[in-house]
Amino acid sequence: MAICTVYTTQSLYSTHSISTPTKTQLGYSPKQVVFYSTGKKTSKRGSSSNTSRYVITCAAGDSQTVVIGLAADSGCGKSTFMRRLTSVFGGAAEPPKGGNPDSNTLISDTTTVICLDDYHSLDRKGRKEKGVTALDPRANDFDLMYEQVKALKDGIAVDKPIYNHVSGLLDPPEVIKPPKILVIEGLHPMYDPRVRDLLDFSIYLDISNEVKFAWKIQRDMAERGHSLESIKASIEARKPDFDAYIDPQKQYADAVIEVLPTQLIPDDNEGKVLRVKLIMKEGVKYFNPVYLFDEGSTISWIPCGRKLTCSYPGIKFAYGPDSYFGHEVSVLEMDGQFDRLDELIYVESHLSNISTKFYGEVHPTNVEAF
Ligand SMILES: Nc1ncnc2c1ncn2[C@@H]1O[C@H](COP(=O)(O)OP(=O)(O)OP(=O)(O)O)[C@@H](O)[C@H]1O
Ligand SMILES: O=C(CO)[C@H](O)[C@H](O)COP(=O)(O)O
Repeated sequence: MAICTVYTTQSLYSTHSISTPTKTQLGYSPKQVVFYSTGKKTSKRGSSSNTSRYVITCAAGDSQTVVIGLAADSGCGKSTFMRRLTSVFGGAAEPPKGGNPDSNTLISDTTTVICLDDYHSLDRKGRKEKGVTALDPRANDFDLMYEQVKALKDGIAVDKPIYNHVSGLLDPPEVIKPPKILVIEGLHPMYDPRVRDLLDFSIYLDISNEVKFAWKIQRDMAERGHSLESIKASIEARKPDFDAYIDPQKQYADAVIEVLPTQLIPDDNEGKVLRVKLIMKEGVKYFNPVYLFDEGSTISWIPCGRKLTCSYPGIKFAYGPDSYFGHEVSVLEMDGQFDRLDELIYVESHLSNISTKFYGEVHPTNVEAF
């Protein structure tokens, strides 16, 4: 059964399942049959219009594009994590060639990464005039986000808007073709239930306030010339909306990566040594949580000793079952730092379900991005 969707030149109107196409078929990929048709139509909003041009597209029964959602606040490591994630899928994800130099999109031969900032409905000036932050749902177009992610999942290209972080303006759209893997990253991938239901897998980067602050200082002072006071003020100004609209999404995530200060260095204030907890929901289709030694056991392990000579403060692992927002989860925790690749390879040999393509793939830079 083909799933057909009626699109106006502007937006999605309704989706009909029809058994066989009734119009002349245009030459398109086998998974997608596109029909052009004109004629009287009644929009779902009740108004009718004359001979307006609309497109009926029918994608083969099962959607071909896998959609992954990655949620986090600004400055919480999405870009860093994305570079690692897209490299796992193969190829280097780069901005679209010949397009808008300020595009937020990344494309590799298997993966397209869409930044959800592109669905801001207000530009920087508009938000200031309305007195809302970018985290506020009133500053974002979730109807368009849903329509376009659904179209891409159904194998249909879209004209996606661009939010320009250099100018703070909404730039003209760029064409996005349906990829094998679509990653939608940003503030709100799991906020709208319609978009949430399109996700085949969802990740939330839960960065503690101490670490978020240390990272923002490291980047926004060193790389963007912001003052310490302005960084503090921007984090404080966003906190009510972060607590209201961004943080609650973590309850829906299939995997949550908590990044916390280390417990191995008393009163650490540098934020360079981290404690990372990977919280993995049980029972998610096609997702087998990673485990240490024995699946479902409860373990605390310090690998440093005779086999591994770790430098201070060393490293500590913990693994075991837990509950997270009422869901049964497995939690793998890693606190401390590696100095040498062979230390990590020794640890990797005791992890299972890590789906590595070769021995030693989980190496230090990936641990940081972990
Ligand atoms: N796993 C990590 N370990 C150490 N530092 C990290 C890690 N991930 C990110 N950082 C640092 O945090 C800062 C923000 O990272 P990044 O730019 O990836 O965040 P972002 O969420 O993409 O930011 P924005 O939303 O503002 O674009 C950078 O200085 C980066 O080096
Ligand atoms: O929270 C954010 C997501 O990255 C940004 O602050 C938001 O997109 C607004 O961007 P800018 O500050 O460049 O106007």
